[in-house]
Amino acid sequence: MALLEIRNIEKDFGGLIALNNVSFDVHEGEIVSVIGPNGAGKTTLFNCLTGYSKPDKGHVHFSGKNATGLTPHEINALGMARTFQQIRLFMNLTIMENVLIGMHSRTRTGVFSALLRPAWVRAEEIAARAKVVQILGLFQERLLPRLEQQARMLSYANRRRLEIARALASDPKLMLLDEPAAGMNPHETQLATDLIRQLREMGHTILLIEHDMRLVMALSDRVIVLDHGEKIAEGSPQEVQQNQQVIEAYMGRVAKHA
Ligand SMILES: Nc1ncnc2c1ncn2[C@@H]1O[C@H](COP(=O)(O)OP(=O)(O)OP(=O)(O)O)[C@@H](O)[C@H]1O
Repeated sequence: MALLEIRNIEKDFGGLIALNNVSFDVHEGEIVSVIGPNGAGKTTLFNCLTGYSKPDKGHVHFSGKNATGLTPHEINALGMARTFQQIRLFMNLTIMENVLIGMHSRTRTGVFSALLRPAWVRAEEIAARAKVVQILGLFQERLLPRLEQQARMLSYANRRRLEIARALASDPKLMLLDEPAAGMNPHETQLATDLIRQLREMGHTILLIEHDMRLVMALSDRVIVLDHGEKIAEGSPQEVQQNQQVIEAYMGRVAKHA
């Protein structure tokens, strides 16, 4: 059985069909990319999978359970964690606090007690803080020396890294990364590519949305292509790259904007 099964998902925004009968699977250990021109429905799909939007029709099964229409918190507790295209960090909290918040679905400590730190949460907090340090170790010296800095002090690329660190804190079975290389230069994109490969080696399954084709081609086991809310292709990076419908979807969009 696949880790994630998406069946016939539909989402309509007042007559605009953002997703139309989309189905595919993600298997444990895979890196699957969702690509498509602007407005194709990629983020709407992520929102439907993670509880930020409810599909009008269709089903999502995750880890053997029906995950359709659950809240973001319930879905996170099942083992799915995501990052956002528009970065959503607590800018006035420190790096440590941002990652601790990502961990709260896995600890007995609530968000407020994690921040207020009464005596009874200390033992759990010491373990949690050690785990934050371990997670941030994945990013070499980019985040670890800045543990007590506010997130707003970070560079754009480091904010994206911190979002991934926060998602990792809940020990997810599946990570959904929404444009992990957006706004990054080629060197930073290469680092992001290496990091995602490392996450897979650590046992995480990854579903990502990305416009940067170097990253998609370098990492993906399978690529799903959306256009106008419909899945128009699915296959290996090479298969998708040569698919005539995919080429036309991208070229058509370029021609319209030319
Ligand atoms: N909350 C909403 N209300 C109305 N329309 C929406 C809403 N969210 C998305 N849409 C529309 O649904 C369609 C799909 O949008 P979506 O953001 O999912 O595309 P995308 O593939 O992620 O695009 P991009 O690559 O530009 O991020 C677009 O036409 C968009 O304008």
